[in-house]
Amino acid sequence: MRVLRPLACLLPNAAKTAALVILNRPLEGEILKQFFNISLFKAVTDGGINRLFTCFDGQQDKYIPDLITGDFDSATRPVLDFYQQQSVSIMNTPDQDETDFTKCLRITVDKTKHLPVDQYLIVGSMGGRLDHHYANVATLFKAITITPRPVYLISSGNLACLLPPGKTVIQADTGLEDDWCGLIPMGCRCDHVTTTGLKWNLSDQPLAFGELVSTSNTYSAQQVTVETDQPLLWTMGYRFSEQASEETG
Ligand SMILES: Cc1ncc(C[n+]2csc(CCOP(=O)(O)OP(=O)(O)O)c2C)c(N)n1
Ligand SMILES: O=c1ccn([C@@H]2O[C@H](COP(=O)(O)O)[C@@H](O)[C@H]2O)c(=O)[nH]1
Repeated sequence: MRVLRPLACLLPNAAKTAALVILNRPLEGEILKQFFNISLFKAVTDGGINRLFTCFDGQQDKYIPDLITGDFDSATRPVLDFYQQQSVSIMNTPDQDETDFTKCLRITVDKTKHLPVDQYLIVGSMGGRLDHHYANVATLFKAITITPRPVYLISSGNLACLLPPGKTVIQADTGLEDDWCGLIPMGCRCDHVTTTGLKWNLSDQPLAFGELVSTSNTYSAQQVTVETDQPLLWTMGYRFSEQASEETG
């Protein structure tokens, strides 16, 4: 049985046991500061480095990642030069059969294999291009074969992670949970799903597109359990005070 407390990473006293991957979407400054503080390793994919540079305008030297990867069709030369001067590793990943995110996640997992990392936080992962949104969710399916640690897509008030087959306990007790949550049968149908702790629970029921998809669900307890026969996407909303300072564009 797996136990997750997905929003613990947003608490002020969060342990420094995460690894961070920054993608090419507008970034939220306060959350990013929090994630820099609690991450033992920070990676950026391609145009994500332009976003990081802009997000911390005037104080870029305080937020230096460990690694920048990508096929480099988005990062600008002056921005790359700035981070190169700060001794950041820059790794070219030219393969055009996987996204920059998937390639970066593989490298990040490898670089953190001897570190006490217990979760991967992916920011800049939602909204924007729809093909990328689905590609990012598809990367979660690869991620369960790359690492046993949870990989959280977390952006703009949304968190998503893939629950592997079996039973998962989700602790929703941080006080940062928004009212809504959902179980989305992406990739394939789930024939047997059983939950507790939700307003609309399932009892050995199927979830599938064209049949039932559990959206606009909410909590009936601070602990949710989900048992599934196939990988199942968990989504939940969070409230974090800095949303007002969200960068636009
Ligand atoms: C069947 C198939 N469809 C599409 C592609 C193209 N493709 C898939 S991943 C990828 C790399 C995407 O790079 P990334 O930097 O993540 O995205 P970008 O913003 O450059 O589109 C490409 C070109 C492919 N290789 N195979
Ligand atoms: O709309 C978007 C754009 C990008 N991403 C993610 O960022 C990386 C890097 O993107 P580049 O455009 O190559 O800089 C990409 O692999 C996507 O995972 C996104 O999620 N949404």
